[in-house]
Amino acid sequence: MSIIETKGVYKTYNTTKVPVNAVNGVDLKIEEGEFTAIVGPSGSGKTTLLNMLSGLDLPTRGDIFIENTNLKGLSSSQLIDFRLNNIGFVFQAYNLIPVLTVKENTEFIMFLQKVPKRERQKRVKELLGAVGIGDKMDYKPSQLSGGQQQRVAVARALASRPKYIIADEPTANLDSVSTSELLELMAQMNKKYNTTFIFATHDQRVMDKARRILTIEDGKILKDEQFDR
Ligand SMILES: Nc1ncnc2c1ncn2[C@@H]1O[C@H](COP(=O)(O)OP(=O)(O)OP(=O)(O)O)[C@@H](O)[C@H]1O
Repeated sequence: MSIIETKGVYKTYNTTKVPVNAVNGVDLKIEEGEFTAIVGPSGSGKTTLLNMLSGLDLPTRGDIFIENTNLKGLSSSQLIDFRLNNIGFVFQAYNLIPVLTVKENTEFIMFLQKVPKRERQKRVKELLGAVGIGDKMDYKPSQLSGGQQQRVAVARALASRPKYIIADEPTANLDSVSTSELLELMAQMNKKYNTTFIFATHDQRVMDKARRILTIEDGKILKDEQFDR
């Protein structure tokens, strides 16, 4: 069974002037373990599609299934719980909590998931070690570089054991060394934990690592390419 399946998904924003058809009939299947980039020009609908795949926004028309769950069938509080337990997020702006340490940031989602303390500590240690931040667990985010903060964000996302991780332009604020390190890390984590990653990106280096590239234009998928790497 696919991890994500969209059926005839449309999203129209009803602005005060003309309605904007941001996503225009997307039928898509994402399988477990994919490392997939969604690419396309600015305004083509990448973020809108990702927001729907992650249940942050609902389609105007059509259905999104995460395994057996139709997101449309969930109440808003069920949707919050569903996201918490199934989906990891990595944002362009890292979004770590400034007053918490690296360790506490990594623990945070697991805390909301009510993962027992001992298990939280075990995962924090393992993942911060795996992303190369094991010696900076007590630092605050502001004491880390952008690339290091984004690695913490990846550890935080993985710690919650999500079915998939949604990353919207995760390398947009990183220099080229940090970008390649982060990509290498995400590719390793994808292989090690078989966690599915879905990126929206303009970054050629992300595309070069992706094993599937979906090209979107005017809210439609124009190309769906697979790569052996
Ligand atoms: N909340 C909103 N209200 C109205 N229109 C919106 C809203 N969000 C997005 N749009 C419009 O929907 C279209 C798709 O936007 P979206 O942000 O999904 O594109 P994108 O491919 O992610 O762009 P970028 O690469 O610049 O981030 C654009 O025309 C945008 O102006």
